[in-house]
Amino acid sequence: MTAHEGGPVEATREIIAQSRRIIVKIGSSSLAGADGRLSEQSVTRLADVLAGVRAAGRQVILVTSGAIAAGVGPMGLPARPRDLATAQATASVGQGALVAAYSAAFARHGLTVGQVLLTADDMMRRSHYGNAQRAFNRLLDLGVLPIVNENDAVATDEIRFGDNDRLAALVATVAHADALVLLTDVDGLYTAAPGTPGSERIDEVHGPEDLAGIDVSRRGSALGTGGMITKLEAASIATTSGIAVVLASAADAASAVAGDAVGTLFHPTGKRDTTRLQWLAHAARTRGAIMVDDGAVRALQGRRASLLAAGVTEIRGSFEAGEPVDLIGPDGAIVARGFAGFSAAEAEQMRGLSTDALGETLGEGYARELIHIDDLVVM
Ligand SMILES: Nc1ncnc2c1ncn2[C@@H]1O[C@H](COP(=O)(O)OP(=O)(O)O)[C@@H](O)[C@H]1O
Ligand SMILES: N[C@@H](CCC(=O)OP(=O)(O)O)C(=O)O
Repeated sequence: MTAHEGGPVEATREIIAQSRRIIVKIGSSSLAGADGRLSEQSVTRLADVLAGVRAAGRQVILVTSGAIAAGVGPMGLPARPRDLATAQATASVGQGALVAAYSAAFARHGLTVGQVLLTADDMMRRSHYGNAQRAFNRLLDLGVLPIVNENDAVATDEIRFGDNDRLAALVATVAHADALVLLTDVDGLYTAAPGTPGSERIDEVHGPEDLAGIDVSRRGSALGTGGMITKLEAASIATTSGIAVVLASAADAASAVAGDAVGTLFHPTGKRDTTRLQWLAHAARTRGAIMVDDGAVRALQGRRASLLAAGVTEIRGSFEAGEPVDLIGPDGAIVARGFAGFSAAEAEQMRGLSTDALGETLGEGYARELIHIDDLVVM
């Protein structure tokens, strides 16, 4: 059976095989040798695979870890540092070496690379998010292969990704990629950490229901940071944004990007929202919360309606009109996110009132929804 004739697995593999714009993320565990230092051979091997993807006319963005690993040798350190300040310094030294290694490896294929260092803030602020999007589009239009890492030298403990899995998923949504390939040191997702008796590899994941009972609690490898937890978070961000994901071993990189049956395949579950709503759902740091009653929860989830002041029970935090807020139901769960139509102070005056009452007591300018349906994403 060819991929074209097959069922859903083949269809999603085909999306990956045919993807015009693909994000490939490789983790520290696949780039560092047993001594914790960067393996030039791993860099060269990946560059060879990605050059093949480019030669097929497809666009590639590489999200690569390894800055800290690449800094260990030049810094004369015995192993990967764990404290933030030394890790920052080591990443600062290593990032240059890492990109130099990739530049040389891709140059052998006549390809030019461009370094893009991002912070969590760049993904959370809308203006920065737009800047990143423009940068990727221009680099790709010019035939450059962007190489992305977190800007470790300036990332602080409070606000940083730490791992590159979620960063890669956000890059995939920002760049409107069709597929995300997460390369690591295991050949897929297992029901429990590989090596655990009875643990089995999972071929495909259709949605959160397929992940029930899966144990991802074991920390990642000694060299990696997030383990499987952040990879599942990344897969969720991407698939709910309509992007197919493959989690595979770095050794299987060529098969993974070709859509062959390796690793664990995560089927897209959501639709491709506008950039603005993708940012709202996955990246935005909210400025406050609007507590809503059961009726409002049902309206938001069922009818996908606008949020009316009548269903609002409490306003938390301080936000201006247009800023992102969480909408929280009576059980404390986040139901949706939205761009507030009014400031927190105005919303406080409006809460609980019907649209008619809003017009009568506060004036005609207030006789409308608190958050318009076009400014909402249900979570
Ligand atoms: N259920 C699971 N299935 C697969 N791997 C798991 C699971 N639970 C924990 N892991 C661990 O996650 C590790 C990969 O994560 P990590 O070390 O952060 O890699 P990377 O550097 O590629 O991001 C694997 O080496 C494995 O030990
Ligand atoms: N930004 C860091 C990567 C941190 C890290 O190890 O991430 P990961 O390999 O995704 O677990 C670096 O370049 O060293």
